[in-house]
Amino acid sequence: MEDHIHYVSFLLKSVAAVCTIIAQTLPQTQHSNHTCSAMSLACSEDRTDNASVASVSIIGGGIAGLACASSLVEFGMDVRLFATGQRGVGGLLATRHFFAGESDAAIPCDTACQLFSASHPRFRELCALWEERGWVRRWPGRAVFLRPDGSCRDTQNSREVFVADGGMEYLARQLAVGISSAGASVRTQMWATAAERTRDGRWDVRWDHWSMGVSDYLVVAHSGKCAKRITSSPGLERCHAALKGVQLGVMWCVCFVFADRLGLPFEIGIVEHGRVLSWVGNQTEKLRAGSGSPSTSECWALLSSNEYGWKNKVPQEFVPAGKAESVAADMLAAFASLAKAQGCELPPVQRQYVQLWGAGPPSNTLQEADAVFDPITRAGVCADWCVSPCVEGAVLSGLILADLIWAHHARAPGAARAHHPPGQPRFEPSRRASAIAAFPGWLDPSTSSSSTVAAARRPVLLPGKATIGESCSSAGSRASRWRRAAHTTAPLEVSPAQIPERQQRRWARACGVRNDPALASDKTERPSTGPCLDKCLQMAVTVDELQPGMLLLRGLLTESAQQWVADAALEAGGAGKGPRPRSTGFYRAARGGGLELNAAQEGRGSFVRHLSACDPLFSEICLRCFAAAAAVASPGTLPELDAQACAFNFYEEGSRGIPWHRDIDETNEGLRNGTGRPVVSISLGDDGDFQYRAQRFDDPVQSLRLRSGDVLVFGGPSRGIPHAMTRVFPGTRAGTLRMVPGRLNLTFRHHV
Ligand SMILES: O=C(O)CCC(=O)C(=O)O
Ligand SMILES: [Fe+2]
Repeated sequence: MEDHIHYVSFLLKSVAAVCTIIAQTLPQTQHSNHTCSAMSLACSEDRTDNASVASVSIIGGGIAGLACASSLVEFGMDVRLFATGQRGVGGLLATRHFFAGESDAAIPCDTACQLFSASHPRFRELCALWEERGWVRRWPGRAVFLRPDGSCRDTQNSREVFVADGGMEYLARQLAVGISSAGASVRTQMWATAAERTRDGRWDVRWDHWSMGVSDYLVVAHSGKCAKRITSSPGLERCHAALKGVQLGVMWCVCFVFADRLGLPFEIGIVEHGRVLSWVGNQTEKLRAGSGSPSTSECWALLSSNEYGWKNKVPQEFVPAGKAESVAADMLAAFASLAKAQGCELPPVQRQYVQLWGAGPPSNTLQEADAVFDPITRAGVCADWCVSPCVEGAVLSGLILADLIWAHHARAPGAARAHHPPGQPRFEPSRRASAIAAFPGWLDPSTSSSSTVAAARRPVLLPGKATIGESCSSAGSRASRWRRAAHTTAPLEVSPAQIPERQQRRWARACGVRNDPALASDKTERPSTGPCLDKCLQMAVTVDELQPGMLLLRGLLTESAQQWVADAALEAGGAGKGPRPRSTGFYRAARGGGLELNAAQEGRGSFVRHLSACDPLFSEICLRCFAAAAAVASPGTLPELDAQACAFNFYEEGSRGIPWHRDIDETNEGLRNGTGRPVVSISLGDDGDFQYRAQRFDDPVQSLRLRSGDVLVFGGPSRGIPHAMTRVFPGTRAGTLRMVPGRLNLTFRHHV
């Protein structure tokens, strides 16, 4: 047995081996005390008494990672999931929203996975649960194979087929919410760059120079280039070898909103032997059931064939000018001829959107295992390509890896023995023509029903499975234990006090405050005018890198600094101490006499002032805030600061905020090429809801509650984020801040 322990393992696809592990895992509690917590992805016994809580880091927030995380949470493990995608969780469960035509309702469109089927009992049980919760619904639509000669033939689908209401991404988001509300930490837009083994054999997940936390187990639920890089560290050889063998497809998706209904007699068309297209899907029909809104336009998603994807491969981060247009034209032409064969002329296009999936659906499948797990180094991989290129395959792989980790952690006697000598991982081309498939057995007409997920695989079923919906006596207490554990780890900490002076001066020069004596002697206290500069910022804060170039530093300003900034800003804007406002800054003369806020209809006053006309402490505080953000920003994402002016906004109680806009001004060029100089925004007083979109006005809305002392920095690729202040919450500031009712915001930027 000792010999075997030295072997890195693949779990053989053998029911016997797997069941041995699981059966031996829980000898004492097997038939008693069933539990089933909120997620219920895998109901389990209450096993936490058997073993201490172990931690698992999961890199990848696609459906495989989410399934694995959910199951591990069920097992009582302390889970941290790092989603690497630009747009948060979901991976190929991706949905975009568009505005087109007259309608002001957003049109959802699935840009990769269109729907999924369920055949394996374990997955079907899960789908039933998701359905009960309203996360997915059965899809009654018609899917056909489209032949090159223009004929079409119905798919023989005897399986359950699902879509997520509002788009596939919804399912992923609901899973993520469920996982985090069960106490796990789910962090989005975390670009893990490496995983290193610590001296005590644990896993330190790194994002360049930061540690994002150390854990007992590591799961790579992510494919593509970065996954290969992450697994090139010692201890991950097995994972790396498997990842090297997988062939990921390249897929373009083009979404078209047509001005009128097409009247095609199907909702999903699977294009047989398509040179350009592989799938076409009517999003309006597919996603609208339940909403009932009559609409004349129709949105279709067209997915390219893998062959076309490879021929037209370009870097996903940088699609050359004109490429998206030429791909859209090719795909539209291919669709037009398919439609024509059905007797349909395409109506005019109102809107189009192009997306490239550089690490798209896999075209081969690992033969030896449903998941990769190395019990020696406690690391594993789960992915659709381990089982079957579809949602079901991804979920099963995630669940199986969770089973293996749990079995290992619980020291199942058979766990170490169940592994086999290493060899080169074997892959075979997926028998299903396209991974987006989600319809195992549908795509390749020659595939017999015996090659469905259910028949081909022997996934692990936990013994003594509880009935879904059964109450869980101890889930509450376990959840709070994990929550505490998750909160004690603050992976992105920055200590502003330690930022080198040299760097601070460089920024100071960029802002033109070089000659300010206060900065030259920045250790000196300024008792008459302001706080000690060294005490302006908290010693250490947690930073959220919301997306590249956009960082939120919660509560960065100390109370004394908040008080000074609030007093000085209100004073500068004419709302300072005194019997009544002065007609500068926030106020203007009202028509009927007296003064009013200068954006009175919004309950807001605003003005911009050059920094040379402001108290120098403003620039110094701004510089330090920026320095704190720059110290932790991903390399190359945050250009240097060159703020020369400050925009002051004062929102009175009941203010309607500030409408959607971009801070365009001087940086048009930077906005276009993603190198815009950063904006530093400081919030004071009452809480406010800051809404933003990742890049464009049709990206989904994200929301942040900004509180007094918070600092938001956005530059580089995030310089052009559309944003708005949608609501101010009266009376929510900390009692220690003495300020007129309302909210203040200071936005430092180049100049306006
Ligand atoms: O008040 C805020 O947080 C945002 C202000 C803003 O967007 C602006 O002044 O451009
Ligand atoms: Fe703004």
